[in-house]
Amino acid sequence: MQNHQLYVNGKYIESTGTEWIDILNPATEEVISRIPKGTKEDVDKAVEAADQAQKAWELTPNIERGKIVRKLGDEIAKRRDTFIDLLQEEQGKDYELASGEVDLAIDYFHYMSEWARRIEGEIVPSDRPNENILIYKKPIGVVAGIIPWNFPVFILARKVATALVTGCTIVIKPSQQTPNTTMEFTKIVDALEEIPAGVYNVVMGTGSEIGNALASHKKVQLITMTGSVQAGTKVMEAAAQNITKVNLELGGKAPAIVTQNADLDLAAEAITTSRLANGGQACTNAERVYVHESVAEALTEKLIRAFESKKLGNPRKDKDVEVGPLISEDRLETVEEMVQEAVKEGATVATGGERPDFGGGFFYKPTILTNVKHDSAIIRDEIFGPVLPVTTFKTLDEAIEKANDTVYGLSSSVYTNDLNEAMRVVNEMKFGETYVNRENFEAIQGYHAGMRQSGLGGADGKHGMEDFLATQVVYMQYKNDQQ
Ligand SMILES: NC(=O)C1=CN([C@@H]2O[C@H](COP(=O)(O)OP(=O)(O)OC[C@H]3O[C@@H](n4cnc5c(N)ncnc54)[C@H](O)[C@@H]3O)[C@@H](O)[C@H]2O)C=CC1
Ligand SMILES: O=C(O)[C@@H](O)[C@@H]1OC[C@H](O)[C@H]1O
Repeated sequence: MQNHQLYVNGKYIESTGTEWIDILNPATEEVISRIPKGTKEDVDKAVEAADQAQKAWELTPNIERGKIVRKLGDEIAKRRDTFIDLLQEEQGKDYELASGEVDLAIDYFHYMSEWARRIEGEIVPSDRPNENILIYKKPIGVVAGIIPWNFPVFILARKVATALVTGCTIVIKPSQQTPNTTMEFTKIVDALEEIPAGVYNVVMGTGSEIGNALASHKKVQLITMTGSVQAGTKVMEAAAQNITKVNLELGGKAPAIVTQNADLDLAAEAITTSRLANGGQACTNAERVYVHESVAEALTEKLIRAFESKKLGNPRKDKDVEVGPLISEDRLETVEEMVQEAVKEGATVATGGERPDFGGGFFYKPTILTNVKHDSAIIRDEIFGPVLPVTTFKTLDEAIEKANDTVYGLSSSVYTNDLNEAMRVVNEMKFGETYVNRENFEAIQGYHAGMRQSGLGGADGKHGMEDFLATQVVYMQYKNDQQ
């Protein structure tokens, strides 16, 4: 079993801490590795290394940075099966989604490498004679990348590829629940001579200690963090000490509106896929269904059949498994308590609503709740598990109003074959993403961003680099001896 080390300034080093954190396989509860419970001193060393490497890295020609970013994708591709297996073991993802996540990470490095020559400035005409106004886009500097456990490979790629291609050095903190894939990636970086020491660093430990030390470090110029609203709030508080820029992708409570003009088979399949993806643990997954009362029974029956058809189990032992475990006992207990609270508030368990008798692992049966009231906790709070509350509406106005009635604003979906209904929903929803007649997961050439408490800034596409860049405007006055 591996006891991981930190990776600072191009070397593996021991933490100055003396405590360790066990990493569990959520499907078996076995300890599969350990990470150091890192310290502030560890963070200081890593940020210092990144800061020392920053100047040379940002002066490296963009095309050279782009080639390195592309090669990182190539190297992951060579180790694809290893990454898939490590990801399934530490996070419990089903094979189809795990292989998809690794492939998307490879694609992300390749895609972001192509932006190297497209980080452009502008020349603006001055009102003064003999003056040019030059708008520069420059690397913001040292980046702290804080990774969640639910898509540890892809979200690592999202932050590392963007930082490196824009000319920023980076200090990564993986989730204290899924570090193994990050450390496999670190082996690739360590073997690539083209990456100077200090450009990429890894510290490990708890969010409240290591994450906070990164977010409050005066030499960190951008904190890019994906995780809960609660943790994002703490990151903002810490960043405020130095007015450090934050890039936050936080929780969600995605509504799925199904009108009386929807293709109910399509809606049932897409919503099932959306809710149960990654065992329900994705912030863009459908978290609540609003269905027109006239088709509620028909849709619910289809959803129940679809949920009950899904194979629940240990995905690393059986490639046919479609729904794996929750990440931890804490998350399992939270989901269980949310269902029990919903039932107390009058909801009916239409299917699921309990742990399977697997004798171990953090499993919960795919669950559908009906007779749910809009103002109940299960509709208000993020579940982040394989549980789908279904409630009804009479008019489209009511559905849109209820869908928007949330502190979140990440993703949303609508199912209808009526163009007028689709355009009304698209134009009136207050969410960073709206999926029409399809399930979630965004495109890397789009722009993944949350409104309201779902985040600040965003990722992906040409806009995804903006948070990693700073703007400098130069007023270039010159003499013209011809005048
Ligand atoms: N929006 C998204 O993409 C995701 C949202 N979540 C949300 O987070 C909840 C719990 O999942 P976790 O991974 O435990 O999320 P979390 O938000 O607790 O942790 C995410 C990352 O932030 C770090 N972190 C935690 N507290 C921090 C702090 N005070 N300062 C700096 N960094 C800190 C963690 O160590 C981890 O690396 C889920 O229920 C879900 O609501 C989780 C994963 C992804
Ligand atoms: O972390 C999340 O839940 C989201 O970022 C989700 O994960 C993979 C895709 O980036 C998002 O849909």
